Amino acid sequence: MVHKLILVRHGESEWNSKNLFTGWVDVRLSEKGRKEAKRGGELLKESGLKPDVVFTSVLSRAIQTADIALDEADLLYLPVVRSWRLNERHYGALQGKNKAETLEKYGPVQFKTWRRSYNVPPPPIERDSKFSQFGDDRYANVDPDVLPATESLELVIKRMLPYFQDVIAKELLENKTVIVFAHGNSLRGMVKYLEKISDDDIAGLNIPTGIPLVFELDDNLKPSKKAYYLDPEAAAAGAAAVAAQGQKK
Ligand SMILES: O=C(O)[C@@H](CO)OP(=O)(O)O
Repeated sequence: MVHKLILVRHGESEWNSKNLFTGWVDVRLSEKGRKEAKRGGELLKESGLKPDVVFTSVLSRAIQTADIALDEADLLYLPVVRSWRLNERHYGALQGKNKAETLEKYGPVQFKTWRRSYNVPPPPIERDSKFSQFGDDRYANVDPDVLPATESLELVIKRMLPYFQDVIAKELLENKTVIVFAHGNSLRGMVKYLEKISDDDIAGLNIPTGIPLVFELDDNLKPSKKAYYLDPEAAAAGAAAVAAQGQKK
């Protein structure tokens, strides 16, 4: 039996376009991001894939992307489940900071360490920072002890993976095709797990915005073939643009 899992990173957000570290700050899609989400929906429709259930994070940019893409694909009727465990990586004190200025101020080694090392989190955000999510109602039902003030990719995987294994995997094993709308780093964590990418090599993986990535998994939820993007050329260009983000003004 082949179990299908489709991963979609949200379209460009207003802060992606301003080149700011975003993390848990709840910014909306840019105009370009809305177009990317629509294109993602078109690709989904053309592919003939038929998702049965939708997962999103609790951040608006992923929810908006799901709504626009599913509308385009005539799939608005699907059941949707949302979890903070699919959120973007919490970027700690870097949230709200410009990526190019951060690169200039701290140099390429520190910048890359914060952005793409496996286990080095940025400094934690202050509770009273205007970019902190402390007190945000959407997390009211989450144990405050598990809510992060910063995260490395390793910590993202620690909070995302139990959800994948307990909730998403269950749907896949019931032979449902699952589509997940989430974020650059929460999806990097999922791909790392599924493809068994090493802690070092994951630094080189960047996920483009809005282009569905399809996994075909066996009964042990191991990939039975290489995962593929529904528009490989656009995906390669998009991933290169994410990798270069520090350089852009
Ligand atoms: O700012 C962020 O939250 C993420 C995703 O946009 O950025 P990066 O690719 O630098 O990890």
